[in-house]
Amino acid sequence: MPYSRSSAASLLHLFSLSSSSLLLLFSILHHHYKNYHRIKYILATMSKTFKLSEVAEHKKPDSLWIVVEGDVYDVTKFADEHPGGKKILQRVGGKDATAQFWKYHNEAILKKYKPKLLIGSLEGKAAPEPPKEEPKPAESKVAEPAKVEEQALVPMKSGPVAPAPAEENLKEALEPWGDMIPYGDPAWYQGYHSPYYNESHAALRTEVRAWVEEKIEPYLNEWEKAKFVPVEIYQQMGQRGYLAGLLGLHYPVEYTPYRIAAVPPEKWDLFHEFVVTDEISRTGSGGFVWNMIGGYAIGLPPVMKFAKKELKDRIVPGILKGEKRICLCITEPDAGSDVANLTCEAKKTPDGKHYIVNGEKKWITNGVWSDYFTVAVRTGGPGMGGVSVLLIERSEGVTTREMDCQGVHGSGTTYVTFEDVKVPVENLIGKENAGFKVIMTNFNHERIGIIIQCTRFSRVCYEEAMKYANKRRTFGKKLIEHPVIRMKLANMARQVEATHNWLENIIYQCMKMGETEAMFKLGGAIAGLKAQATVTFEFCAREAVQIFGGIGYTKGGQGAKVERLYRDVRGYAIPGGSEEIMLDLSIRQSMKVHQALGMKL
Ligand code: HEM
Repeated sequence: MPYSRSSAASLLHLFSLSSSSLLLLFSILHHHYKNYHRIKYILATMSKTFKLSEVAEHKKPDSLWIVVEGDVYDVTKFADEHPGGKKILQRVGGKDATAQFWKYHNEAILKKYKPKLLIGSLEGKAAPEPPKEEPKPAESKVAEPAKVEEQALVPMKSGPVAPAPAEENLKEALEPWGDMIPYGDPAWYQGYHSPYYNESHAALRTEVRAWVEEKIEPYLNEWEKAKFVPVEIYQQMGQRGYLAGLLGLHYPVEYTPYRIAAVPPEKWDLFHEFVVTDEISRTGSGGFVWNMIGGYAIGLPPVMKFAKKELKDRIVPGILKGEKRICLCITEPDAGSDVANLTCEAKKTPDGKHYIVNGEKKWITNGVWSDYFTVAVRTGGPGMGGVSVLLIERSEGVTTREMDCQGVHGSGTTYVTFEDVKVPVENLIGKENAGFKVIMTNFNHERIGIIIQCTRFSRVCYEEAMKYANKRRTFGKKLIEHPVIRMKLANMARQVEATHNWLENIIYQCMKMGETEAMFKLGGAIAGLKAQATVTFEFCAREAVQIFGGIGYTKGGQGAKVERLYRDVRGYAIPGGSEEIMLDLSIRQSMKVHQALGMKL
């Protein structure tokens, strides 16, 4: 274990602590003995305080300390690797550099480097909270997947997913929470009344945000560059119970021992699902979000709803744990939104026991590391009546190749080929030649996921731009003091809020209607909302980059999120139904629905 001068100093300082503090400290140390930086951090924050005059003695390159927000950092070694240069650090050596720090960095930098560089705090600074323990995944004893009943996954209307909003929630707004930047979070975070949310949603929001801010945000720029996300993060999605909650169904206790710490399964509803997707999207990375749920949240629901019990019992527990991965394969090199014309074929063997699958699928999110592929295939004649859905397991004849895309880096966009792949007939999802219904049922859930992500991404662009506009000065004024900048922010905020409010309405309708009713009645509105969300996203990404200027054009640093999101825009406006198809469908489908409702033109 590395042992530095500063940790030795911290240890010596222990002798001035009371015995109860020591006991507490040692119990923490015992618990975390493997985590050197965490221990160093705890020692520093609990034990060491300095006078500003002491800090002032460390202003030379061989011993360089600075103060940020009342905390003291030893940057002696770090100065050589500081991306902004060592001289700039030396100029503020021995001083309070809080103002300079915030000028060039954001919160994530401090979070990332704090455990490595912090050596204590200034005298008089309120004792900082020790880093939060990660909430432990709540494991229950009820994991008996084999006992599951075929009917266990009920449509939303009759299942426990649609509790009516509790009376008391309508009376009192929830406590304001978050950074309180106007429109920087959904209105219900900021003290607005809402009929949709209660304390369980608030607790979930707090839980997910703490995880994202500690374990994900500080590392995103590195992951983005390497186009990867560590597999442990995906596994945590399983262990923390989030994967199981993202299926548009009731929480499937029968298939997973994991529970979400903040919300008991029987209380789970679609607004909880909204909160999880929304909070992980606050990372401002389509690549990250799709790495987590881009294959899973669209590949698994058809299996849950339409596959045979034996197949589900065999594959679902591993997927919900985050150990196995699944993706959805619909799009082909020649058939995108035009699903009815897909050509990947599945021919039954003469003994009727297998299908032999041949064909190609393109732009398949997560395909490159998937174990299972939910695949639309042609089993019958032309058109939508000849389409079936098969669960294909990675086996001989399945090849995956990662594609190089403009954005959503790290999401594993894949070209998949199936060459004489033998698939047991038991892996048919739904009925033969009735796959179109399976695919269509899935679309609403998929699109709502995209809309949630886009809306938060738009909000992130706005929030980042708002923060930057309040610190960057040009022509003797802060950016926010220039009317042209306020105009940009106002135009972003109004579109984000309009989209978010429509989205909440649609999610509420999904909760109240059964799946079939929702598919028929809401398909048009969801298509229109998807277009609304992606157009808003494109607008906000553009305006945010303009506000950031050069910093939004270069990767990393303060503009990292908006620069990245700008490249992710097309990854949202094209797949899951392009803007053009969505807008057209929104009117055609609504006309059909309203004809049935007795529309008088
Ligand atoms: C705890 C102390 C500090 C740490 C851990 C730190 C870390 C970093 C990191 C990681 C970057 C890369 C850009 C990014 O990803 O945001 C950076 C850039 C930079 N830092 Fe620091 N820094 C510290 C203190 C300071 C201070 C006190 C100043 C100014 C006096 C400063 C000035 C800069 C500048 C000018 C850049 C380049 C910004 C750009 O590319 O636009 N840093 N710093």
